[in-house]
Amino acid sequence: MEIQMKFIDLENILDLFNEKIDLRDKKDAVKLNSGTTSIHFNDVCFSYLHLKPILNHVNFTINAGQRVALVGAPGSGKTTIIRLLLRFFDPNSGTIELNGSNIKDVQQNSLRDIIGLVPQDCDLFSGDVMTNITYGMSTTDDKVTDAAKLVDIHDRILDMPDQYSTYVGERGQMLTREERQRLVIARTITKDANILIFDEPTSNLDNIAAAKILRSIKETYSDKKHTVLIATHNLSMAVDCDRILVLHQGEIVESGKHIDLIRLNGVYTRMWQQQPDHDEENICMPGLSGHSINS
Ligand SMILES: Nc1ncnc2c1ncn2[C@@H]1O[C@H](COP(=O)(O)OP(=O)(O)OP(=O)(O)O)[C@@H](O)[C@H]1O
Repeated sequence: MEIQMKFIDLENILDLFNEKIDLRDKKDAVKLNSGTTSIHFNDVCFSYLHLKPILNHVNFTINAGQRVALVGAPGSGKTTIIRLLLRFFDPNSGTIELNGSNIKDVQQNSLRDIIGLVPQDCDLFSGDVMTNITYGMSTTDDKVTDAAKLVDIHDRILDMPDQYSTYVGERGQMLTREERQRLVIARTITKDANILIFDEPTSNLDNIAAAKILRSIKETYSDKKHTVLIATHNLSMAVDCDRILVLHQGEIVESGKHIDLIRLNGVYTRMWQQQPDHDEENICMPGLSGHSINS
């Protein structure tokens, strides 16, 4: 059954991220084409309100279809990189390109159409479960239930008083943080965007639930058609990504696969050693070749 398209204006969506947009499209802004998409940060510097620098000459390329982790301590600038990518703010200098197009030259609606985001604070809006997953998208019941099953919330929804029509309360307050997070991940999976961004995707889940959801995300996006960026300080999510970017005080200081970064014995290794329950076997993975920041 086709679900009716519902209009939810952009301001509301941005309110959910506690952000306000004041950037306007250029008159001749072009529509960004959908399709597998590469991401390129070219010498990006940024500070909020021109106060202390937050990002310093950030350079990286994520090839179309790659699954990349952006790791760093709290406050290192991971969420800021995501905000710039969604063009909530413009860099002070440098450029951000998707498939070679500077995002300042593209229509912001088309930019946000090709990006699916799971933000850190998974607030819902006042409405029912179904509307919170479909979020204005034209989709099918099957796609919604498939996504709900992937994130292990389908059975819980069926136990709710009105199942998928259950009212979730103001900002989803009638559900637990964990349930809200699962619904937002289900929404992102349903959107099936070209670029998937997860900002601390499992912060409200216990370790077992987090590992299960992560496995589902990895299986869903192993097709190389989606470009996936996972921002996290939980390195267990980064271990088997195609590449890991290590952000330290606003700079990308290391880049490569887990085993290469462990061999570097630098910032990443120190982060790994500080992880409470990391899996030692991952350190002993067979040799993998080195990767430069732009590989
Ligand atoms: N809207 C804002 N205005 C001013 N400073 C901000 C704003 N948002 C973030 N910052 C500052 O920018 C720096 C980077 O924050 P950011 O949220 O990007 O880091 P992060 O690596 O995502 O951290 P966390 O994992 O805690 O979310 C921090 O010093 C933070 O205090």
